[in-house]
Amino acid sequence: MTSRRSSLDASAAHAGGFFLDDTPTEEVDRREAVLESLAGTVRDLVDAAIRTTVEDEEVLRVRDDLAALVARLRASQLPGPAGVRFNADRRSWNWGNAVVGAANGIAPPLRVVHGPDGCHADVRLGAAYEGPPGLVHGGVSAMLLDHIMGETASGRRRTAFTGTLTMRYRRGTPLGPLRLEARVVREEGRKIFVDGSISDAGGVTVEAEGIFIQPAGTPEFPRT
Ligand SMILES: CCCCCCCC/C=C\CCCCCCCC(=O)SCCNC(=O)CCNC(=O)[C@H](O)C(C)(C)COP(=O)(O)OP(=O)(O)OC[C@H]1O[C@@H](n2cnc3c(N)ncnc32)[C@H](O)[C@@H]1OP(=O)(O)O
Repeated sequence: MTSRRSSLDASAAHAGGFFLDDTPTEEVDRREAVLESLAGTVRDLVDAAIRTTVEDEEVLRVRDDLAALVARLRASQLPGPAGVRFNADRRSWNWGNAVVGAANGIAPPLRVVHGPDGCHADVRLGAAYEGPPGLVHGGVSAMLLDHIMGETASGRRRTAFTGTLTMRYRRGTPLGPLRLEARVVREEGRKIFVDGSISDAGGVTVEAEGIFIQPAGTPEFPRT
């Protein structure tokens, strides 16, 4: 375990904020599945903590048990955040990402599907994402749209940072099952114009327009 992680660090070559990493895809997949299963339980914990009605003494006992588990994970840690890595197969992994991070119990997580006409994702948001009662927090909606629109602009072949993101909240977005969609509308030089939306069973709840910028001098892979 320790040797695997230190090999990750030793092999990483910094490339414009992204790390080229020679970890084989098979090994990345295996580690990702392990971290993903931990994050799923962490997510369950967050929901349980919000909604628990057990007595105070039991809450405090659970807190102490959790502190012991945190110490076990802290026994060996990266020096900072997880970053974004990719290998020669163009397998990329960003396990700490706030929206899609496989190891991030705070991330819903969004599973973005890339298609010929853009990207979509189906997600179920629970109590941890509440703003107004029973509704998704507006900042969470913006965060999820920012990500899927950025990933659409990136197309898994170039870096694209959010320049401007405009949201129109048409009506409250209920917690529960939702669909996100995004597509590139046009490109002008390094600017990529992207539209996005969130829908529930009754139709669109949030619309967004974004301008994503490919930073000057960053590499671009051919389309696949
Ligand atoms: C190594 C390859 C790897 C490939 C593998 C990929 C794996 C993919 C993995 C994972 C997918 C990632 C998915 C991410 C999704 C989430 C996205 C986010 O949340 S990003 C964080 C929030 N955003 C920031 O923190 C940006 C902060 N701002 C900046 O860094 C700069 O301001 C930046 C890059 C946005 C622009 O800087 P400049 O120096 O390039 O800009 P100038 O050269 O002055 O302008 C170029 C053109 O863009 C316009 N422009 C510049 N800034 C703009 C803005 N803010 N809004 C609109 N237009 C802007 C300008 O007017 C100009 O247009 P004219 O050519 O004149 O027509």
